[in-house]
Amino acid sequence: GKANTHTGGFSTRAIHFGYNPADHQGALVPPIYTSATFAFPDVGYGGRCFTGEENGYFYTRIANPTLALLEGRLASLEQGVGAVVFGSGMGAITATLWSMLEPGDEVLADMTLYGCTFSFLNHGLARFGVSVRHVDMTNPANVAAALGDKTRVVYLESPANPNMRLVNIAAVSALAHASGAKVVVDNTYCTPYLQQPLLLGADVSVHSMTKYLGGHGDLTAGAAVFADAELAQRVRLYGLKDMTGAVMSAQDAHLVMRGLKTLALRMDRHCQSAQTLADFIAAHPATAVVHYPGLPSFPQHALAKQQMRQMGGMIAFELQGGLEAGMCFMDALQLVTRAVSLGDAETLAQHPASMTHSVYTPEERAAHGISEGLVRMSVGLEDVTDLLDDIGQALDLAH
Ligand SMILES: CSC/C=C(/NCc1c(COP(=O)(O)O)cnc(C)c1O)C(=O)O
Repeated sequence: GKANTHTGGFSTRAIHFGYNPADHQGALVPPIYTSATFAFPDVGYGGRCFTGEENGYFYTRIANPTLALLEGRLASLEQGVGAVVFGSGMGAITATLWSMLEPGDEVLADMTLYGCTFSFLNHGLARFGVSVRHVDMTNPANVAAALGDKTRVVYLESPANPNMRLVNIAAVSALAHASGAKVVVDNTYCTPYLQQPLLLGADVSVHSMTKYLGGHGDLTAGAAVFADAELAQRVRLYGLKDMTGAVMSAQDAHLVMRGLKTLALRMDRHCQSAQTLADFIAAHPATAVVHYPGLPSFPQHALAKQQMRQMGGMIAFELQGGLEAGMCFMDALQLVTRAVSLGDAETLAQHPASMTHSVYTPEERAAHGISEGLVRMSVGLEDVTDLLDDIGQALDLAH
């Protein structure tokens, strides 16, 4: 029989977990089940699927065989007990938080978050009686001081989009649990290859799979991976089924599973090139500061080495000439693509203040550590010498 592909290494499980060709006419690549609905052998069985007495498939918005295989692989890679996939990262985040919060609850959020997540918390949930407090979680003492009896969820990204700040996930999780709160970590920037939040104490690890997990910029999708099976089921049957309907397509699940097969290879290359580019940009006279966990100058470099297996593919930096120089730099790029999103094969550069984080007011950006001149770069898989040439000529022009 097939080797037990539930106990192999990261890439073995990313490629093989939960699937045996012998069960599918020998098909090496798992079939894509596009069916929205599933036939019942008899009415009684159908009714028992709806009550959960039978775990057969009955409607793709609740569960689907292709989605279930991807969910099993993600749970294995993140070392969780279960996962739910969605049509976008915001679908994963909103379905999870809608399922965990009631009016009167409080969310304790880190100081810097992706723009739409910030907006969902402050302009979305807040309209439904959930209070949101932001604290600078780079110092766990701030979290201890802010936790209260209404704090239901502690929410963070590490590294944070876009300024790369880290949070000590183990320390914050211990404080949150001592106070009766649950911890949700957005692990999009790292992927489970670099960081496994559930092993550090978090209760949920959420992802935009649009990014590194799909890895080719050709889909939008999301995932939530859980340490607790009951919470996973609640997010599926309430957050996904009733509150958001943010269901993922089987075709996109197939593409994400194809991406997972090379995730380790791609992250190794993203990280290697990002370190080379961060070193180069930091040494250039046009540069004021580079935020990259792999630089010894990075304030949380020690925590990065402790918490992340490698330093990631994302860089943020500011030029001596501020916003004007940043715009000049980005407009001078010829190989690097001016575009939002991240984790693609193509290297991408964008301006958070006017793009991904434009939903923050200028005052909010200042308060939340997002400077107007910040440039964010997602380092891709091109030959690094070509990237150095392009970035070098653009920095020279911006100087
Ligand atoms: C319109 S800006 C483009 C999207 C960007 N980010 C997305 C994102 C999401 C949300 O994931 P989707 O719903 O799959 O986009 C969740 N969590 C994190 C850390 C993210 O970076 C971006 O370019 O920073």
